[in-house]
Amino acid sequence: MEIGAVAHGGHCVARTPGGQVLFVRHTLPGERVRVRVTEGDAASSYLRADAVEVLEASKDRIPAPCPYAGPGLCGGCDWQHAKPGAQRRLKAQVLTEQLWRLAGLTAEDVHWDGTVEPAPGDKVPSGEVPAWRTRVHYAVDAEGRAGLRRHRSHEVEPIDRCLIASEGVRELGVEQRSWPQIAAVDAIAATGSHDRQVILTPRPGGRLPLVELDRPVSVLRVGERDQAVHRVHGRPYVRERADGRTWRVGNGGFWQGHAQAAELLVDTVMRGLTPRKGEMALDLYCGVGLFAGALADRVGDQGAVLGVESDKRAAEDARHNLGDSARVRIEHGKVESVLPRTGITEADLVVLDPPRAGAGRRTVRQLAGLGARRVAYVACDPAALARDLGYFREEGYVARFVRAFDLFPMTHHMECVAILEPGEKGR
Ligand SMILES: C[S@@+](CC[C@H](N)C(=O)[O-])C[C@H]1O[C@@H](n2cnc3c(N)ncnc32)[C@H](O)[C@@H]1O
Repeated sequence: MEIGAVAHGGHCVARTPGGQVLFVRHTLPGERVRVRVTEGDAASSYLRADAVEVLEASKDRIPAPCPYAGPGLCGGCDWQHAKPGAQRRLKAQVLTEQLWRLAGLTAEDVHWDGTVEPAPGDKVPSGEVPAWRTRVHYAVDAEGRAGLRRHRSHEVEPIDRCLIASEGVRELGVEQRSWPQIAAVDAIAATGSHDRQVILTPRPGGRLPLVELDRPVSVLRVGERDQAVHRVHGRPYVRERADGRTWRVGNGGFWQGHAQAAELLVDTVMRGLTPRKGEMALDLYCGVGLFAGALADRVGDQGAVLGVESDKRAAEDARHNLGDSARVRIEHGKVESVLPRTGITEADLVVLDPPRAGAGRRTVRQLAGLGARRVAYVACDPAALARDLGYFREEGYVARFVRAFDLFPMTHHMECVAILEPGEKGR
């Protein structure tokens, strides 16, 4: 197959002589490869395939640094075969396609310079892989070996070292231990503190093994019936450091996976919003309160911040992290139902950082109705971002700038920040 452009999701597009579209994994634009179809047949609207032999390689191709990368092996890092600079160029192409072609936006609606920026600490010598990931979800095979799931499979590929795992995660030594009766181990190493945690999910009916780790590590366990997380020993949370504060993150609740992400995103969002003393700001999908805290520090005593978070435990952590006062309030619930309930009709600034699915048309309409002078949209999915920027455009908001960051090196994922302002009324 002749391999064409990269698509959303990280696979490259090719066409059969009959015109059927194939999404081919582990390839690069311009290559000629032999493929094996993994999903679909002649009647399908598209096929999925793995590259099994590279006949003509792209100049951006490198031998995968990780021995577990490749068809049938670990499904985690799908871009190990591309040079780091090429990974960022491909991510930029995906975002470009989503913004311009699929969402139909123009350079007047969205100002983006077309580059995906690396995190400052990820500039490692050529041939090395940045150890960025502070949270790793290991699956455990029937023999008690920790590994990662194969691509689109429940099978486990046992590994002895994950190259992208941070130093702190490696110190936990999950890959070197045996985990009988355990189905999964989540390893967490907080940034800027010494907190380490493992969350154990036992197999149905399995007993929790005696866990002896050679440093103070909090151990939690997922309940078999209720799926709730119970403490086994140590603290039921880790403490992360970012933006001059310590953040309590309980029970494996959401925190950015890249060691530098929280700091980088807060800085980008605050520079984009330029909060002023006395302003009223919203932090929607606020997790444990990262952006709400940064906003509260900047709008000062005369200002007010409202955070909204649907996960009960994360909302409690946000209250703990920020203190519950008239000035900084955290509401537990879904953005779409909390906003009408609070009766808020105006805000100066809005931050939204939704999960992959994005915010959607209804929520975008609600937010645009608040008349904020600036909105910061933090997104981990370029397609959902582009779609929602299109909805904002309909409501009269244009993206003053979009920045994209490579906060998931060796994979096709990226993180974006868009700063929006009211423009002339929507088309
Ligand atoms: C990408 S995380 C962002 C968290 C936080 N801004 C941060 O940077 O740490 C998205 C958060 O939205 C929450 N969430 C998901 N759907 C929601 C909804 N409909 N309303 C409010 N929060 C929601 C999740 O529990 C999660 O904490």
